[in-house]
Amino acid sequence: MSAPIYGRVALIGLGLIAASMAHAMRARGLAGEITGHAKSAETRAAALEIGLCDRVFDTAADAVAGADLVVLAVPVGVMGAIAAEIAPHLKPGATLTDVGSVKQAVIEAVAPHVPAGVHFIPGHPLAGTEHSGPHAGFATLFVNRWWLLTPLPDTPEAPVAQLRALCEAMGANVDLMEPAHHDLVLAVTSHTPHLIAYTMVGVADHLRRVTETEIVKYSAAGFRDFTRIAASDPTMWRDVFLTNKDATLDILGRFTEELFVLQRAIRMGDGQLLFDYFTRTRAIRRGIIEAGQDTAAPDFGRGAPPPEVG
Ligand SMILES: NC(=O)c1ccc[n+]([C@@H]2O[C@H](COP(=O)([O-])OP(=O)(O)OC[C@H]3O[C@@H](n4cnc5c(N)ncnc54)[C@H](O)[C@@H]3O)[C@@H](O)[C@H]2O)c1
Ligand SMILES: O=C(O)C(=O)C[C@]1(C(=O)O)C=C[C@@H](O)C=C1
Repeated sequence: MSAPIYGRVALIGLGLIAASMAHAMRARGLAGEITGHAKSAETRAAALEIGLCDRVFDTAADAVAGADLVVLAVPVGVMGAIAAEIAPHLKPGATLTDVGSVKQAVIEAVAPHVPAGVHFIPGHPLAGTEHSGPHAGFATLFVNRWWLLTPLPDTPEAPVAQLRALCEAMGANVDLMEPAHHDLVLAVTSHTPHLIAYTMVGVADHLRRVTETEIVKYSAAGFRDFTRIAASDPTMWRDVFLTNKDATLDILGRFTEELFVLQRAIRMGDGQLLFDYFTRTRAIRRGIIEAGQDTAAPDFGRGAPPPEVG
């Protein structure tokens, strides 16, 4: 057990990410007390039953009162409204962070409501699964995964160091990044890949009407991986695409151009182009593994039990 890094932590939204934080903080004694709020009474009851929170509240305003750290763990599209609601109730000197998958839009929506004396430090753990809700969380979700913080220019160093310490104590590796750069990088590494998976499963769904059950019966590993990603939460991903619009459209444009290159090579029988292309992409994958960056923990989302926290 470590010494608590924050006295009271308030989790707003009690789904996959907040539940995983609660498990990780409890397993390592990182918070003196955890309070919480989610919009549905069922989720609030589940959070108490599983032991995510010591106390849950019907309103976000009540949940944040007296908290040293407030974590917004709700879909990106509702962060601004919640920030407006909790702002008058935040304790002076408290840190407010979020775990949203997009950073610029969250900063635009939240920062105007943050009172002077409260430190707003946006963040994003690069860890997740296709599951959602309070039962989906597990304590090791963040182990060996990146947690990006995108502090605003005038944020003092001490609260950033304290938040970094919490993320690291939950097992994550922390980096600081400019919000715009974050959104572009994530458009390449997470957002556009999700859109492609959603699209591929949509294509198969159309075909299924022709081939009946064959697509399910003979679905190969590649397609199954797409279906896992395409099972991700619709609200979360709707908000990601609506709020990281420019970067996603930019990467999607580049993707389409590449796709046309490959499409033409197939049509023209240009095997050399295909071979060279796939050789390059294989080298990228191998480079990632050699650099020790393949921390995808792929089985967590497929029913395998997550490992115990030490
Ligand atoms: N799932 C992932 O893989 C992943 C990874 C990293 C970051 N994120 C980000 O973390 C955030 C939460 O995602 P999650 O996967 O935990 O989602 P989730 O669907 O599991 O949980 C969301 C929670 O927010 C609550 N909520 C929704 N609207 C609300 C409102 N208006 N007021 C109060 N509570 C509300 C829901 O009841 C639920 O408890 C999102 O911003 C998402 O972009 C998700
Ligand atoms: O593994 C998964 O299911 C995920 O999609 C997790 C993932 C990702 O793209 O890596 C999804 C969204 C996040 O904001 C961070 C992590």
